[in-house]
Amino acid sequence: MIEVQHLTKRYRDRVAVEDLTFQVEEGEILGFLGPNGAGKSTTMKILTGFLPPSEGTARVGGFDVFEQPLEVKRRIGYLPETPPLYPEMTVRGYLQFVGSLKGLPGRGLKAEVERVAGLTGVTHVMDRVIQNLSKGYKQRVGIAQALLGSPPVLILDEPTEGLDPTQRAEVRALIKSLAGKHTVILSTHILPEVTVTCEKVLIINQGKIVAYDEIRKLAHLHGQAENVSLEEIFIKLTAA
Ligand SMILES: Nc1ncnc2c1ncn2[C@@H]1O[C@H](COP(=O)(O)OP(=O)(O)OP(=O)(O)O)[C@@H](O)[C@H]1O
Repeated sequence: MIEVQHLTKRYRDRVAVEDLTFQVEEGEILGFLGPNGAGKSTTMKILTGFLPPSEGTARVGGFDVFEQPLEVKRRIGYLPETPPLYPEMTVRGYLQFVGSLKGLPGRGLKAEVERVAGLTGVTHVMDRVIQNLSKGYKQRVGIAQALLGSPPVLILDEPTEGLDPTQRAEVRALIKSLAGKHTVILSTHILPEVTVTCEKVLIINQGKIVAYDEIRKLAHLHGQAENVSLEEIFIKLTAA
């Protein structure tokens, strides 16, 4: 569903990501990890058509992200690092607005807004103005807009950032429930979250892939039998 080949992105003379090659199969949730500044957001911005690559290609559902950006955007729900919210709108107004931008038909739009609100637990704040919501609720609204229209691919940049432990567990369960129906790239710094949500991880460090495998195989490779500590593996691989 997502195919990345030899992807490189330079910002002037700074190489943000270098020669990334990976793929995400349909229905898979890929954990996308790396220390601050490793190049995760850059990669996600390229996959969602917000940034052009310097070299290499990326395809989503068979469409090139650079050459056929509209086809790609139609298939992707994206939660950027900072959710794209309009603070002066109500939650309902905002979700209806985003739904209409996504081209959801008027008849189904209301029901679709209610559906994603239910999934993300924002039904009871639908008439509140976004700027008055807590950080966690703003984050939920950000996730809700990504789910509108049930796109086959979801790209989530730190979706549980700012949530309290209960909300985090709820969002984690929600993401897990999307497996099979959606192909997901999940970037997060909360490693136990990845262990329970994803089968496979991609770890990048200084723009380069340092691990790309199933978690249990990585654990085996690093001499862990039970109680996988992704944290230990992450620290080891990103120490350089
Ligand atoms: N617009 C830009 N212009 C110049 N350099 C940039 C730009 N955006 C990102 N970078 C640099 O590219 C590198 C990768 O940044 P990126 O934001 O992709 O990392 P990240 O893995 O998402 O980090 P974090 O976990 O902190 O969000 C960093 O060195 C960053 O400073």
